Amino acid sequence: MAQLRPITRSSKRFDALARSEWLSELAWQSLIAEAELTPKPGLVDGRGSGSHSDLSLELMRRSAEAIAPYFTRMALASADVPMDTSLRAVVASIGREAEVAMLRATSGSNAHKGAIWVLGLLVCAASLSEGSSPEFVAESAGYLARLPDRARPQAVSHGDVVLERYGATGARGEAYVNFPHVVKIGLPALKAARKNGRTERDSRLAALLSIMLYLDDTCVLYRGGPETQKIVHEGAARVIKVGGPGSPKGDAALIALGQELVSLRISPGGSADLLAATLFLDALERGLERVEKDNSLVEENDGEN
Ligand SMILES: CC(C)(COP(=O)(O)OP(=O)(O)OC[C@H]1O[C@@H](n2cnc3c(N)ncnc32)[C@H](O)[C@@H]1O)[C@@H](O)C(=O)NCCC(=O)NCCS
Ligand SMILES: Nc1ncnc2c1ncn2[C@@H]1O[C@H](COP(=O)(O)OP(=O)(O)OP(=O)(O)O)[C@@H](O)[C@H]1O
Repeated sequence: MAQLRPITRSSKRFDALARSEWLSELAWQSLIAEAELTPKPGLVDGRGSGSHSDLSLELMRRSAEAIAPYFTRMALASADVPMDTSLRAVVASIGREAEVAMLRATSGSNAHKGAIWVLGLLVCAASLSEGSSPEFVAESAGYLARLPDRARPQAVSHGDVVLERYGATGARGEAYVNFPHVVKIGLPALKAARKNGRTERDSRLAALLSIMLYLDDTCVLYRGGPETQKIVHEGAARVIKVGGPGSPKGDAALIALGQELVSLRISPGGSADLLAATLFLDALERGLERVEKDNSLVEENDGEN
């Protein structure tokens, strides 16, 4: 009978476990960093619920905590196996379990459905390879996403409705073409803002606005259609044009955009997910032990006290 090998520090299995836990930790911290980032237009942040009546920062935190163990499982399932339809089925099944855990933690609110999909795929891709270049990881994640999902439920999702009505391909489409809004838009904007001496918080807000400027977001389209999507694109363009977050005019335009989106009940949830993915790939590329804090909440509390 084959002997079971214990998991020791020197074994390959230990490496996979340690790496999986690290990847899961980074994914979880990216979700927390995204949720806490303030001020985000229309989204849940340190100030409150934005355009959402069923979400809060506390619920976002609970949701992130509930789904983190599923990222570890996805990473472990992906270590040292071929990227094929069997892996796709295993990962899809863990992803659906994570959605159930999210709904349980939030009493039924969709806090992170898109994020589970995007970060789940990226975590698997990062686990499969030692390489940490964002392009490489995003390409591998795209390959995994394009493999057929045989257990896909028949239920019609918001994404299906928006595809039918407006032809927007949503979260699936973004993954199928290797996450261009993360790799070609979010990450370069994040890095450029840092290079220009912006604070970490303002650099992350700059990345979010750059994504909002270009993304066709099924959260926005489902609630308000193309006219509403135009308001988001033009609003993001305005903030960037007058100097971006961290400049006096950019900050004023950002607050005004937030007020407009909240009054219309618009929330760019897809852009928020892709910002979390941007933070994840950034931390991975830099080999960070953890995603840095950006002081959003400290500053918000200072303002209130
Ligand atoms: C693909 C998913 C998101 C399908 O959901 P749905 O049809 O509702 O997609 P939809 O486009 O509406 O997006 C869902 C969420 O994604 C985010 N989102 C919206 N637009 C975009 C966009 N353009 N790009 C990226 N994310 C977006 C939003 O947060 C939105 O709420 C997913 O739930 C799914 O199929 N999961 C199966 C499990 C699986 O295969 N997992 C594998 C890896 S975890
Ligand atoms: N900070 C955030 N605030 C709000 N939504 C976020 C945030 N971060 C990520 N999201 C994403 O936004 C999505 C939630 O959006 P939304 O509430 O529009 O979806 P829904 O509940 O399915 O639709 P609706 O509320 O229109 O019925 C989640 O899938 C989540 O991943």
